[in-house]
Amino acid sequence: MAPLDPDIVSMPSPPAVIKRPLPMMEGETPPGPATAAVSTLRTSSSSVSFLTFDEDVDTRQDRHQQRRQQQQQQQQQVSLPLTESLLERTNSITPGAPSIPPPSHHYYDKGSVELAIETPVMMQRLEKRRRLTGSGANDGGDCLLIVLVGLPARGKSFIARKLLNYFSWRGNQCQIFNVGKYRRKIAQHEVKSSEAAAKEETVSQNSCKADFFDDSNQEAARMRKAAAGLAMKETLNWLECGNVTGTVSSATMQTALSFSSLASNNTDAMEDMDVTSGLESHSTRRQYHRIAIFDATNTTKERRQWILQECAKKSESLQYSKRIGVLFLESICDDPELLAENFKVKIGSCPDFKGFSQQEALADLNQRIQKYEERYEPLEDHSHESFIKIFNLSSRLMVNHIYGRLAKVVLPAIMAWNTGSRPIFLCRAGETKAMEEYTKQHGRQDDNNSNKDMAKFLAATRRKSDRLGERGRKFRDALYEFIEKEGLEFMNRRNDTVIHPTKMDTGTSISGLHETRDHTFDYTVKSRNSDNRANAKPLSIDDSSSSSSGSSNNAPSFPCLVLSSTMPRAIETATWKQNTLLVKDVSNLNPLDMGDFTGMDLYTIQKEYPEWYDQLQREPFYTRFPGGESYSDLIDRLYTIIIDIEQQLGLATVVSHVSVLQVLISYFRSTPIQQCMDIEVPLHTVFKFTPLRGGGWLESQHVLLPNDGRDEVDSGTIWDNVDGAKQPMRQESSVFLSS
Ligand SMILES: Nc1ncnc2c1ncn2[C@@H]1O[C@H](COP(=O)(O)OP(=O)(O)O)[C@@H](O)[C@H]1O
Ligand SMILES: O=P(O)(O)OC[C@H]1O[C@@](CO)(OP(=O)(O)O)[C@@H](O)[C@@H]1O
Repeated sequence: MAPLDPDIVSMPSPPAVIKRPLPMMEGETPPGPATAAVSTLRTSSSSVSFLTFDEDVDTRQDRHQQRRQQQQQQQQQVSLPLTESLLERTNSITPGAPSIPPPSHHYYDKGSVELAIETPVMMQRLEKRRRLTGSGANDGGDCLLIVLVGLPARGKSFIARKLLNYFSWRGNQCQIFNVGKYRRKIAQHEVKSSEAAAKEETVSQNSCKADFFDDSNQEAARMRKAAAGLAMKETLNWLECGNVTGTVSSATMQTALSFSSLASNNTDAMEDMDVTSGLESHSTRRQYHRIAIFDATNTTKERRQWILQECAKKSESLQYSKRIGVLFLESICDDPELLAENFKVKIGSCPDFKGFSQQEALADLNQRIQKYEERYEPLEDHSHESFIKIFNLSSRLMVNHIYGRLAKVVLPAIMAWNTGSRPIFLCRAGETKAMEEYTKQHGRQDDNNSNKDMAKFLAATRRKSDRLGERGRKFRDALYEFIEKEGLEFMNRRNDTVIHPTKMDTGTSISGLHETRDHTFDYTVKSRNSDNRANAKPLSIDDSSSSSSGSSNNAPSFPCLVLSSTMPRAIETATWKQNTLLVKDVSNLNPLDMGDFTGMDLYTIQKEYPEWYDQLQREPFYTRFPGGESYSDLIDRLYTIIIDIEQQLGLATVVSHVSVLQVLISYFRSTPIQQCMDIEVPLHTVFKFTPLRGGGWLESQHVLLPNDGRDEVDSGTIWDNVDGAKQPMRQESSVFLSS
């Protein structure tokens, strides 16, 4: 047995005597020859005050006493202004002052091995951090308000929609409140109630034109403020009790319009707000984080201050002093080419420009933006607020006071999203040999007994290692051909559109896209076959190693990240002899873990554990297999996969299993995650998701291997052939629009 590293089992004991030099303050003259170690010791301000010449090393007890004295001195100094405090410390370096502990020999390996201590300074800073955003431990019921900031056409609504989908998929309650919608509603209300309707240009039409956004237009300013007030009121109501008004009543509108300013006391005038259609919670056992997204320009300090005040007021009135955390999310874009494209998208999709010619719409939008620019005050970099600034499509990010779930969950997603057009493919592992044999032998009858036999067989084999059968291998080959065809089409589209390849450094790619001699992109890595797969590095377009190597076998070059589960059948499905793609095997993609029930079929579970089975029937999404997982647990291990897929600038392929794919498909379809068990995931079929400009995904399904008239054996879902269990929905059409 190797000897134990003494540093691991015990605290290092100091040598008997250490001769140490005194570290110097700036501008001091060295006292003697022994000054070599000065610079390293000087990095700690606390050590400076206690160093003495050639001091003897004290016992550990003494060291603790010195530490306490040191803490006391620090405590006294905390409240002093910075320069004063530093001066004090400098003056305290006197011979005979308490000594600091000896330096550790292992400082640069292990750092200090003293226990971390709580100083007042540290506590103050940590408290501020705790108050800003929950760190996960105590933020169970708290609400979050995400306030978008930015000039028009900076992608705010795009980001809002991505956030909505992401949070909803994670099981949060999330809702967007777009102030523009309230403005249009308020303007329509004015049309009905004023004589303006008779005029050639109605208030409604006027409210969409650039002049309406001019601060000197007082009537318009009043209406814009009313719209913001109304939207904020609804936002806070929703955060409090999950209720939104589907429609805004005439009386409410009138009250909102009677505002003359956004001053917080005016919101009291809106107490008559009708709150109808409630959003139902899907679980009685789960506490949701409620997240509201306030989508407006919010470009002035005054507006943002007002939002903070409104939230503080609401937080105070909430039961159990529930807190509304506020995160500002500013999108800054000053890239003229990018903006020109954004403007086109904006005028094509925003109802404000309906009926305008393209030229008129562009001119009007530009004018509107100018009006906003005149009063735009970007978020202050040195503020105490939580904010994330996104510059030019995430090419740069600035993050301020972002902790806890914001750092863990929100920030990675924001960094991953991009507006690229790359398709994503999801499919199950091919059919295994055992399954094939079973189907051959038993055929498939629709009686209950054979269903039970099948379920037993499936449960018993699900986790066993099994090679692909003949059909499984056919699917594997067809899958490669499919990806290759798609990859080449993708590259052709890219090469046709890209004029300045070197300028394509947007998105989340660090290395950007690489220019080659013939102005095409070459991401090819050397061909690897199944033999060296274990050593294969994951290939993603973000991987700079992928840029330099050329194709060794003239195989087509296109970027594609392939992720497969670590189940042998999945690995085999994503192992191609002509492979130019590197595949990453990740256990996050493994099937739902049935824990203690692994190897049991649901019939047996129902008989032996009826209570658990009833619970599963009642709450299929949240019921956890003992010692294993529930569907909702899958999200925790799949969100990193989503982020990995989202951040790709090239293609991505996922080979996995029914339960996991149901959860992933639910994300791309934007369907309620709690119903993901209803999604049918047939064998030998590729689900293709292509990004839409607004942030959604277009779905198409591609059956690569027809079923030869056989009924499908579904080897991955827990619902297989069980009486009374939910039956998967059958999709009639092969193309879905899931924006
Ligand atoms: N981070 C971003 N920076 C700049 N433009 C973006 C960003 N994200 C998305 N876009 C693009 O901005 C365009 C306008 O988006 P939209 O959400 O309507 O803007 P806004 O809500 O700010 O007026 C869309 O084409 C979208 O693709
Ligand atoms: O209240 P402010 O911050 O001005 O923002 C709301 C405004 O945002 C605007 C700015 O152009 O765009 P959008 O509706 O696209 O989000 C207007 O529709 C809307 O009135």
